[in-house]
Amino acid sequence: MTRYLEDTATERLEADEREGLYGPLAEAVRALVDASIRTEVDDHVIRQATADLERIAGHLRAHQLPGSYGVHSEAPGRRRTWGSPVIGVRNPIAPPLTLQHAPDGLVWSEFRVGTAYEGPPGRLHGGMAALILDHVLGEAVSASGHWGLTGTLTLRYRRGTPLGRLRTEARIDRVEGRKAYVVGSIADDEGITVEAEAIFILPKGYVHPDATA
Ligand SMILES: CCCCCCCCCCCCCC(=O)SCCNC(=O)CCNC(=O)[C@H](O)C(C)(C)COP(=O)(O)OP(=O)(O)OC[C@H]1O[C@@H](n2cnc3c(N)ncnc32)[C@H](O)[C@@H]1OP(=O)(O)O
Repeated sequence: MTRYLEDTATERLEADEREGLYGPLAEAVRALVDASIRTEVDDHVIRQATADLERIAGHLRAHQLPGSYGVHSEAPGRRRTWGSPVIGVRNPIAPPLTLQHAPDGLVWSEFRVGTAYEGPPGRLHGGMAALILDHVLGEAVSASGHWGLTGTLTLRYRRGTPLGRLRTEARIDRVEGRKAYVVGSIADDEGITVEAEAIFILPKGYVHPDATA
């Protein structure tokens, strides 16, 4: 399956340059989120930082997209999900995950989560685990040549997931008509902490987005 429309070498270079520009911006904002949660500096430093950040946001807003990022063409003919809250190069909310695709269809990623995603003390928020797994399971559907929206996502939290270095993986189980059944997990160094299964459904009347590629 063609996951992205074909790129020319020039388009790839342009996209890489854009990634090199926006990636560090998102990373700087990620560091800021962590600093904002954990700082214990004096009040006047906080007030000064607030004013500085409002000024910086004003600079960035001087020219911006009219709506959400969506699945956007960063370079001609190349689809990107840079606004994604899970993998988005331009989204500081994303950990971000870099997804790997094995030849057998397994989608996996090793990633880090910090204080921004804390639920129980020192542990990953359960909703964040659901967000990550929804995306990674969806990617496994996409990698198999199918497509669909999450119809049902079921999680089993086997034990607390520590903040820090984690691994997630997903693979398609089977496809029945418009329904794709997928399974996946999040694990720490000791093994699986969260198990997931999901049904992704191609909505009635929709065709696969790559059908015209
Ligand atoms: C552009 C893409 C770029 C690449 C992307 C990379 C990957 C990105 C990954 C991102 C990941 C992020 C992902 C996201 O964030 S996706 C966002 C979260 N999900 C949604 O918003 C979905 C909202 N729901 C709907 O749109 C519709 O209800 C759907 C499309 C789900 C079904 O509406 P439709 O009208 O089409 O259904 P139907 O009535 O004809 O029924 C058809 C069959 O399905 C069965 N059924 C129905 N509902 C459910 C259900 N909820 N669970 C289980 N089964 C269900 C039903 O019994 C029947 O079965 P059968 O009788 O045939 O056996």
